Amino acid sequence: MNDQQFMKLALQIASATNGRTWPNPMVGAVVVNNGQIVGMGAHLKAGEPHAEVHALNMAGDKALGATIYVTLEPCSHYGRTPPCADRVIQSGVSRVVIAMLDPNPLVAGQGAERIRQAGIEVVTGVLESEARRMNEVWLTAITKRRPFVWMKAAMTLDGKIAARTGDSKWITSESARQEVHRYRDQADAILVGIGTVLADDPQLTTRLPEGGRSPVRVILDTHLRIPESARVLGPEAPTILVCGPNADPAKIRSLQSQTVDVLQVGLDNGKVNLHQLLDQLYRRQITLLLVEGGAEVHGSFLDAELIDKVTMFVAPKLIGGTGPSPLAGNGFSRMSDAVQLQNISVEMFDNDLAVTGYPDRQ
Ligand SMILES: Nc1c(/N=C/[C@@H](O)[C@H](O)[C@H](O)COP(=O)(O)O)[nH]c(=O)[nH]c1=O
Ligand SMILES: [Zn+2]
Repeated sequence: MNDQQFMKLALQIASATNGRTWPNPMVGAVVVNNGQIVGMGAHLKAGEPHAEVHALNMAGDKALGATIYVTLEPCSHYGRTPPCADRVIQSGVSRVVIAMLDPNPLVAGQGAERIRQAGIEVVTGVLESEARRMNEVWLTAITKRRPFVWMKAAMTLDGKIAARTGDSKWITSESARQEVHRYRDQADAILVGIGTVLADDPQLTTRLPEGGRSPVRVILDTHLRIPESARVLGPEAPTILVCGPNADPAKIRSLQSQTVDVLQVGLDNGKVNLHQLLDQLYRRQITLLLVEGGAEVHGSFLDAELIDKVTMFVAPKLIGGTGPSPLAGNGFSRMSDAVQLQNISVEMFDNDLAVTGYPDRQ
């Protein structure tokens, strides 16, 4: 196997921890001595040892003269664990292959430099774009200091998210809806507007055959119209109700509970200021925010240019009539101003399409 193949293995090990390392990145490491794998590891949970430490512990003295492949530059500062750059130097490896340097400007390249200074060969940029894509969430959070926003919607082939009566059960198939629960399992938080709560009374929990982890539920509800009976106020997951500064204090007190928090943020033209909201969610260590609707909420995230990734489910059925489309809000006046998506991928779940893309930001 060559450098790319060993790095591919390190990336695979890292991606198996998807959604479990937040607010830290996913990182994988493989130690190879004379073509033989002698150690491997991934960072499993924030606060626990980093991938390099697990892999080097497994290698033991077989690390002597070996090569270590790591998907992110070994850290050189004291976070919750000692610097991996020192651990790599002490291990006796003779070569370090890195996919991507640390994006944090304060430490970028310092780990690699410290290892080079110790007389160890360092190669960088092997499968760098794969490594960046794998940690797209963490990269956005680190560089933009806000959660990565993943918009998910589901519509009929004629572009509706509900019948003109508001009925929407169900647009997509069981297998497509199960895929959405896999997204929820990865997400730190899931956000919907009060319109969706009043229309569907959703649970917004993760319900996979193998269980899964339910994200924090964030409900945009400027005037706190949510009924006390709403299922999202249940104890199965934490819930944050986001309202404006003029919400009724008595209603705030009546809604607060062990699992329900009320967050007041500023308003923009009568609607929650999304930049302020994302800043507050980031302070709560939320790095992946799944926005599940409805149309007004999706439209306002588009208008605010805060969508980092889109997955649109399209069911091959026609509902007709004047039902709502997936995005409302102001939108753009000219088609040439439409947000162009890049890096498109298409998956099929039964007969449903899932189109994923990334807004192209110059
Ligand atoms: N109507 C549909 C969706 N609808 C999405 C939201 O409007 C629903 O309220 C939300 O998914 C319900 O969450 P739950 O109660 O936790 O199951 N989303 C989909 O992918 N396909 C659909 O056909
Ligand atoms: Zn480290």
